[in-house]
Amino acid sequence: MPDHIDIPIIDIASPSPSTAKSLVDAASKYGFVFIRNSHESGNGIPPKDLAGMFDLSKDFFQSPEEVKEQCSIHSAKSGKNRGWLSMHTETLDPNHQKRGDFKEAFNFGEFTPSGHAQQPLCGPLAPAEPRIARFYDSCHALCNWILQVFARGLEVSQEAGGEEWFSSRHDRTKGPSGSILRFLYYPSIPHPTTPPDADKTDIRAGAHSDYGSITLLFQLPGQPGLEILTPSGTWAPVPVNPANDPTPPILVNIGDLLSYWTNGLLKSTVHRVIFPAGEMSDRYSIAYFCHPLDEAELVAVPSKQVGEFEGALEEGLLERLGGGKVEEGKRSLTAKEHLERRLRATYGVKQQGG
Ligand SMILES: O=C(O)CCC(=O)C(=O)O
Ligand SMILES: [Fe+2]
Repeated sequence: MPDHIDIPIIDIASPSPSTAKSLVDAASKYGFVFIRNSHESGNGIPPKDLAGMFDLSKDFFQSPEEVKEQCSIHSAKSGKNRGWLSMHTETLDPNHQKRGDFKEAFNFGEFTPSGHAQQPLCGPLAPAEPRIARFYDSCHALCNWILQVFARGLEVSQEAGGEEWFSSRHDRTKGPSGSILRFLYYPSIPHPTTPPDADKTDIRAGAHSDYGSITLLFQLPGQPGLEILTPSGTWAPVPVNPANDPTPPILVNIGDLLSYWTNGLLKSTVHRVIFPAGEMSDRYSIAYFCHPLDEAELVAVPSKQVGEFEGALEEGLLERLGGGKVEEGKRSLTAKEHLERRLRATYGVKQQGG
């Protein structure tokens, strides 16, 4: 029997101090939280834009392999961690998987300020470049808004930067970052290319935690499959639209970097994507992995709650989160160094999504 977990749904359109606190509480308890998509308030994603991205993603993944190959992640032109990943290319849980994840993905790195991709866009992606760039911008803006509410909830002092503490370190006008927009496609079992016993032998995305600060995940109704690891060590399904809202909420999860940055107070929870029993649908999802500026120094967030969080003393926690102890007299890790360490420590490979 799968476990059950109620991930809170929070409206942060105009957050009171208690809303900001409940965001921090959800992130400390589950590492996952739903945010209402308050696009009318300017802090959300217009449903029409999102639907357009899902249509584009379907068009792209249904394109012939020769077309997708033109912007492969393996091509030198794509650059590190960018481009199309064919079926089984990524293995998110190499210790427990016989072969790579049962999915395809496309990673978009940062766009230039004038809205150009810094990697080849092939097939239907090429003419959609301005739309993708706009969507990327709105995801990053939402990420910064969520991070402002986190800073409020953590009561970062005004002298230290107050609610701008995180967002000023994610300000894309100040430099590059490892942020990635990702389209994901998981074929269903009855799909012509899916072996009939794939649900027994394969996993759509192996167990992992994300690497950055926060991840925004967009899912489609009728296409479940995401599960999170509960504190008791069981797997709990994550619903797609828990309150049947006309516009589904956006799932937000904490990555290793933000967990490290808050001394483990905010949890980076392990999750995976399975073939849900009896479910015959393909799954498309879109993730935005938000990272701070490459040069942002990961000094502990100036918050009383972070400073007093005792869980930080847990053996090996900070190492697992990719940081390790910062030695006295040495400067802190930068976001770029954290990402590189995290990639090396866990997978020993150079490419992944989160
Ligand atoms: O598709 C999903 O629901 C999750 C994808 C994911 O966890 C990832 O790519 O890091
Ligand atoms: Fe993930």
